[in-house]
Amino acid sequence: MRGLTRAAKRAGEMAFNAGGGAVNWFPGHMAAASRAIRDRLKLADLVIEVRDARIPLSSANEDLQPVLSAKRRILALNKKDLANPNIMNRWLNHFESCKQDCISINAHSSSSVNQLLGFAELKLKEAISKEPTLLIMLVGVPNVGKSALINSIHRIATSRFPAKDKNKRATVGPLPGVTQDIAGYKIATQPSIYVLDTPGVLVPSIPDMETGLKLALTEKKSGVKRYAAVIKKTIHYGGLG
Ligand SMILES: Nc1nc2c(ncn2[C@@H]2O[C@H](COP(=O)(O)OP(=O)(O)OP(=O)(O)O)[C@@H](O)[C@H]2O)c(=O)[nH]1
Repeated sequence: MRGLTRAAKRAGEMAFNAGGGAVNWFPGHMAAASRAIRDRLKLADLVIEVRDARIPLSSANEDLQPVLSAKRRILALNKKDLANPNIMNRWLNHFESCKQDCISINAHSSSSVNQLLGFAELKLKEAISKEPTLLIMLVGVPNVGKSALINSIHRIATSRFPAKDKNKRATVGPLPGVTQDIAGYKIATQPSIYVLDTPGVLVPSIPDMETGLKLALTEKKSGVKRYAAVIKKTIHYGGLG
């Protein structure tokens, strides 16, 4: 069994723990994607980590938390319209008590997204006064509403600024004069603030059956299918303990 687990790991396939417990589900392309996100995160002055307001812990990526929490970060608890308001307020209080900036949003509502952008601008402007250009990056595990949010941000940016401002060539990187093409949506001036147009898709952490089920149950259609393999392996190999 150990040989099989090793082989699966080598092949970058789904691996399992013969004695039950945590399932390692990390195909090779996800590891590459994770590296690419880490590189892009270095460019961001602020990260908006989108999570599902109904499952704010299960919809996090545990591996990247050290990197994310070291950055200027706002947790956006999305789909607040689907969450129990009492429980969600307890989560907001919890994150506030951990000194983590947090806001509940509905990615389909422009007033809600405007509120999030206002909060992000405030956080950036009070922290960084001299940079001419600041970048915001969205990240989150699948299905938390990153695309819905970026579409709303696109609409808001287009209503605030002309389309020609969309593509920004910003100075980034550790060395002065190192420039890179950054495509983003402009949301503010003086300093110019852009939201990178491609959100980072994080790999969900599924340390146990309960987390897998929560992720599957909060996904509209394909959730059970997407997480079924992991759940099946967990049951088959004794993950329920
Ligand atoms: N009710 C409600 N539904 C939302 C909200 N935000 C997103 N959704 C829905 O949630 C589903 C997933 O949203 P996406 O924007 O595709 O999520 P994503 O994070 O981009 O997902 P991936 O592309 O898999 O990474 C879609 O059906 C959206 O319409 C929200 O605030 N409220």
